[in-house]
Amino acid sequence: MARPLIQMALDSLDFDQTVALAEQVAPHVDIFEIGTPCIKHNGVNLVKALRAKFPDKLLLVDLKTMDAGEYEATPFYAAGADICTVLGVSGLATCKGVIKAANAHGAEAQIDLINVSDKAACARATAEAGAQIVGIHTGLDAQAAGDTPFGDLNDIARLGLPVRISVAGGIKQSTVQDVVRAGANIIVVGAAIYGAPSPAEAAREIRELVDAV
Ligand SMILES: O=C(CO)[C@H](O)[C@H](O)COP(=O)(O)O
Repeated sequence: MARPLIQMALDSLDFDQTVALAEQVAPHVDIFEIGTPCIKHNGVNLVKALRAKFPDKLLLVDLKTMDAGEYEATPFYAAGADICTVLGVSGLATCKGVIKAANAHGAEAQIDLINVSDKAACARATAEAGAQIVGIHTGLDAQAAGDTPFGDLNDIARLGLPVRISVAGGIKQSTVQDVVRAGANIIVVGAAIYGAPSPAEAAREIRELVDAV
Protein backbone atom coordinates (compact mmCIF):
# COMPACT_ATOMS: atom_id res chain seq x y z
CA MET A 1 0.00 0.00 0.00
CA ALA A 2 1.20 3.53 -0.79
CA ARG A 3 2.30 5.59 2.20
CA PRO A 4 -0.84 6.97 3.94
CA LEU A 5 -1.30 10.70 3.56
CA ILE A 6 -1.89 13.02 6.50
CA GLN A 7 -4.51 15.71 6.01
CA MET A 8 -4.54 18.72 8.32
CA ALA A 9 -8.02 20.14 8.83
CA LEU A 10 -7.82 23.93 8.93
CA ASP A 11 -11.00 24.70 10.83
CA SER A 12 -10.45 28.29 11.98
CA LEU A 13 -12.64 31.04 10.50
CA ASP A 14 -9.77 33.52 10.44
CA PHE A 15 -7.93 33.89 7.11
CA ASP A 16 -4.55 34.90 8.53
CA GLN A 17 -4.64 32.35 11.36
CA THR A 18 -5.42 29.65 8.82
CA VAL A 19 -2.41 30.54 6.68
CA ALA A 20 -0.19 30.81 9.79
CA LEU A 21 -1.28 27.37 11.06
CA ALA A 22 -0.65 25.88 7.62
CA GLU A 23 2.89 27.31 7.70
CA GLN A 24 3.55 25.76 11.12
CA VAL A 25 2.49 22.23 10.21
CA ALA A 26 3.52 22.16 6.55
CA PRO A 27 6.68 20.08 7.00
CA HIS A 28 4.67 17.21 8.51
CA VAL A 29 1.47 16.94 6.47
CA ASP A 30 0.58 16.09 2.87
CA ILE A 31 -2.84 17.69 2.41
CA PHE A 32 -4.27 20.96 3.68
CA GLU A 33 -8.01 20.73 4.19
CA ILE A 34 -9.86 24.03 4.10
CA GLY A 35 -12.65 23.07 6.52
CA THR A 36 -16.30 23.74 5.76
CA PRO A 37 -16.81 26.70 8.13
CA CYS A 38 -13.49 28.14 6.93
CA ILE A 39 -14.33 27.94 3.21
CA LYS A 40 -17.82 29.36 3.80
CA HIS A 41 -16.28 32.28 5.67
CA ASN A 42 -13.33 32.99 3.40
CA GLY A 43 -14.31 31.68 -0.01
CA VAL A 44 -12.26 30.99 -3.08
CA ASN A 45 -9.61 33.62 -2.26
CA LEU A 46 -8.28 31.41 0.52
CA VAL A 47 -7.88 28.55 -1.96
CA LYS A 48 -5.89 30.87 -4.23
CA ALA A 49 -3.74 32.11 -1.33
CA LEU A 50 -2.87 28.61 -0.08
CA ARG A 51 -2.28 27.39 -3.65
CA ALA A 52 0.21 30.20 -4.24
CA LYS A 53 1.96 29.73 -0.89
CA PHE A 54 2.12 25.92 -0.96
CA PRO A 55 2.52 24.82 -4.58
CA ASP A 56 3.69 21.36 -3.53
CA LYS A 57 0.87 20.50 -1.09
CA LEU A 58 -2.41 18.88 -1.96
CA LEU A 59 -5.39 21.14 -1.22
CA LEU A 60 -8.76 19.71 -0.22
CA VAL A 61 -11.72 22.06 -0.11
CA ASP A 62 -14.35 20.63 2.23
CA LEU A 63 -17.35 22.00 0.38
CA LYS A 64 -19.68 19.21 1.56
CA THR A 65 -21.74 20.02 -1.52
CA MET A 66 -25.44 19.15 -1.27
CA ASP A 67 -26.75 20.31 -4.66
CA ALA A 68 -25.58 21.82 -7.94
CA GLY A 69 -22.45 19.68 -7.77
CA GLU A 70 -20.67 20.67 -10.95
CA TYR A 71 -21.62 24.34 -10.67
CA GLU A 72 -20.53 24.69 -7.05
CA ALA A 73 -17.27 22.75 -7.29
CA THR A 74 -15.96 24.12 -10.61
CA PRO A 75 -14.62 27.50 -9.33
CA PHE A 76 -12.80 25.79 -6.47
CA TYR A 77 -11.05 23.35 -8.80
CA ALA A 78 -10.25 26.26 -11.11
CA ALA A 79 -8.70 28.11 -8.15
CA GLY A 80 -6.36 25.20 -7.44
CA ALA A 81 -8.20 22.62 -5.34
CA ASP A 82 -6.90 19.08 -5.82
CA ILE A 83 -9.91 17.54 -4.06
CA CYS A 84 -13.41 18.82 -3.30
CA THR A 85 -15.90 17.00 -1.10
CA VAL A 86 -19.53 16.25 -1.89
CA LEU A 87 -22.03 14.73 0.50
CA GLY A 88 -23.10 11.17 -0.20
CA VAL A 89 -26.56 12.10 1.12
CA SER A 90 -26.90 14.59 -1.75
CA GLY A 91 -27.56 11.71 -4.12
CA LEU A 92 -25.83 10.26 -7.14
CA ALA A 93 -26.64 13.11 -9.55
CA THR A 94 -24.90 15.71 -7.38
CA CYS A 95 -21.95 13.40 -6.71
CA LYS A 96 -21.60 12.83 -10.45
CA GLY A 97 -21.56 16.60 -11.00
CA VAL A 98 -18.59 17.04 -8.67
CA ILE A 99 -16.84 14.05 -10.25
CA LYS A 100 -17.34 15.67 -13.66
CA ALA A 101 -15.90 18.98 -12.44
CA ALA A 102 -12.94 17.15 -10.89
CA ASN A 103 -12.21 15.24 -14.08
CA ALA A 104 -12.41 18.44 -16.14
CA HIS A 105 -9.58 19.87 -13.98
CA GLY A 106 -7.43 16.73 -13.62
CA ALA A 107 -8.44 16.69 -9.95
CA GLU A 108 -10.33 14.37 -7.59
CA ALA A 109 -13.74 14.13 -5.94
CA GLN A 110 -14.29 12.83 -2.42
CA ILE A 111 -17.64 11.45 -1.36
CA ASP A 112 -18.31 12.25 2.31
CA LEU A 113 -20.33 9.42 3.85
CA ILE A 114 -21.36 11.51 6.87
CA ASN A 115 -24.92 10.63 7.92
CA VAL A 116 -25.42 8.27 4.97
CA SER A 117 -27.58 5.39 6.19
CA ASP A 118 -26.29 2.71 3.79
CA LYS A 119 -22.64 3.66 3.53
CA ALA A 120 -21.59 0.52 1.64
CA ALA A 121 -24.19 1.10 -1.08
CA CYS A 122 -23.24 4.77 -1.41
CA ALA A 123 -19.52 3.96 -1.54
CA ARG A 124 -20.13 1.29 -4.19
CA ALA A 125 -22.34 3.50 -6.36
CA THR A 126 -20.07 6.53 -6.23
CA ALA A 127 -16.94 4.45 -6.82
CA GLU A 128 -18.69 3.04 -9.87
CA ALA A 129 -19.48 6.62 -10.95
CA GLY A 130 -15.78 7.47 -10.84
CA ALA A 131 -15.20 8.99 -7.41
CA GLN A 132 -11.56 8.72 -6.44
CA ILE A 133 -11.96 8.96 -2.65
CA VAL A 134 -14.65 8.03 -0.12
CA GLY A 135 -14.58 9.70 3.27
CA ILE A 136 -15.57 7.93 6.47
CA HIS A 137 -16.51 10.82 8.67
CA THR A 138 -17.81 11.28 12.19
CA GLY A 139 -18.57 14.99 12.36
CA LEU A 140 -17.81 17.28 15.26
CA ASP A 141 -21.37 17.19 16.61
CA ALA A 142 -21.55 13.40 16.42
CA GLN A 143 -18.14 13.20 18.14
CA ALA A 144 -19.53 15.31 20.96
CA ALA A 145 -22.30 12.72 21.32
CA GLY A 146 -19.68 9.96 21.63
CA ASP A 147 -19.53 8.58 18.07
CA THR A 148 -16.33 7.44 16.35
CA PRO A 149 -15.50 6.51 12.73
CA PHE A 150 -13.74 3.21 13.49
CA GLY A 151 -16.57 0.73 12.86
CA ASP A 152 -17.50 2.36 9.55
CA LEU A 153 -13.86 2.39 8.47
CA ASN A 154 -13.61 -1.37 8.97
CA ASP A 155 -16.87 -1.95 7.08
CA ILE A 156 -15.86 0.14 4.06
CA ALA A 157 -12.26 -1.09 3.93
CA ARG A 158 -13.58 -4.67 3.80
CA LEU A 159 -15.40 -3.92 0.52
CA GLY A 160 -12.12 -3.58 -1.38
CA LEU A 161 -13.44 -0.85 -3.67
CA PRO A 162 -11.15 0.82 -6.23
CA VAL A 163 -11.08 4.09 -4.27
CA ARG A 164 -8.86 5.64 -1.63
CA ILE A 165 -10.35 5.75 1.86
CA SER A 166 -10.17 8.89 3.96
CA VAL A 167 -11.08 8.82 7.64
CA ALA A 168 -11.98 11.79 9.84
CA GLY A 169 -13.47 12.25 13.25
CA GLY A 170 -11.36 12.93 16.29
CA ILE A 171 -8.27 11.03 15.10
CA LYS A 172 -5.40 11.58 17.53
CA GLN A 173 -2.02 10.18 18.49
CA SER A 174 -3.52 7.22 20.36
CA THR A 175 -5.74 6.11 17.45
CA VAL A 176 -3.83 7.08 14.32
CA GLN A 177 -1.92 3.81 13.97
CA ASP A 178 -5.11 1.75 14.32
CA VAL A 179 -6.77 3.63 11.45
CA VAL A 180 -3.71 3.08 9.24
CA ARG A 181 -3.82 -0.64 10.05
CA ALA A 182 -7.56 -0.70 9.34
CA GLY A 183 -6.88 0.45 5.77
CA ALA A 184 -7.16 4.25 5.74
CA ASN A 185 -5.22 5.88 2.90
CA ILE A 186 -5.82 9.45 4.06
CA ILE A 187 -5.88 10.33 7.74
CA VAL A 188 -7.56 13.59 8.63
CA VAL A 189 -6.51 15.33 11.83
CA GLY A 190 -7.93 18.59 13.10
CA ALA A 191 -8.31 19.27 16.82
CA ALA A 192 -5.48 16.93 17.86
CA ILE A 193 -3.13 19.25 15.97
CA TYR A 194 -4.67 22.73 16.09
CA GLY A 195 -5.73 22.29 19.74
CA ALA A 196 -2.28 21.16 20.88
CA PRO A 197 0.08 23.53 22.75
CA SER A 198 2.45 23.16 19.77
CA PRO A 199 0.61 22.30 16.55
CA ALA A 200 3.93 21.72 14.75
CA GLU A 201 5.04 19.25 17.41
CA ALA A 202 1.68 17.44 17.36
CA ALA A 203 1.82 17.17 13.56
CA ARG A 204 5.36 15.83 13.74
CA GLU A 205 4.25 13.16 16.27
CA ILE A 206 1.35 12.12 14.03
CA ARG A 207 3.73 11.85 11.06
CA GLU A 208 6.14 9.66 13.02
CA LEU A 209 3.34 7.40 14.25
CA VAL A 210 1.91 6.97 10.74
CA ASP A 211 5.31 6.29 9.20
CA ALA A 212 6.11 3.74 11.91
CA VAL A 213 3.20 1.43 11.02
O1 LIG B 1 -14.67 17.93 8.62
C1 LIG B 1 -14.66 18.18 9.80
C2 LIG B 1 -15.89 18.48 10.56
O2 LIG B 1 -17.01 18.29 9.75
C3 LIG B 1 -13.33 18.21 10.54
O3 LIG B 1 -12.46 18.99 9.82
C4 LIG B 1 -12.81 16.79 10.66
O4 LIG B 1 -13.71 16.06 11.50
C5 LIG B 1 -11.42 16.74 11.28
O5 LIG B 1 -11.37 17.36 12.51
P1 LIG B 1 -11.20 16.55 13.91
O6 LIG B 1 -9.92 15.77 13.80
O7 LIG B 1 -11.13 17.63 14.95
O8 LIG B 1 -12.40 15.65 14.01
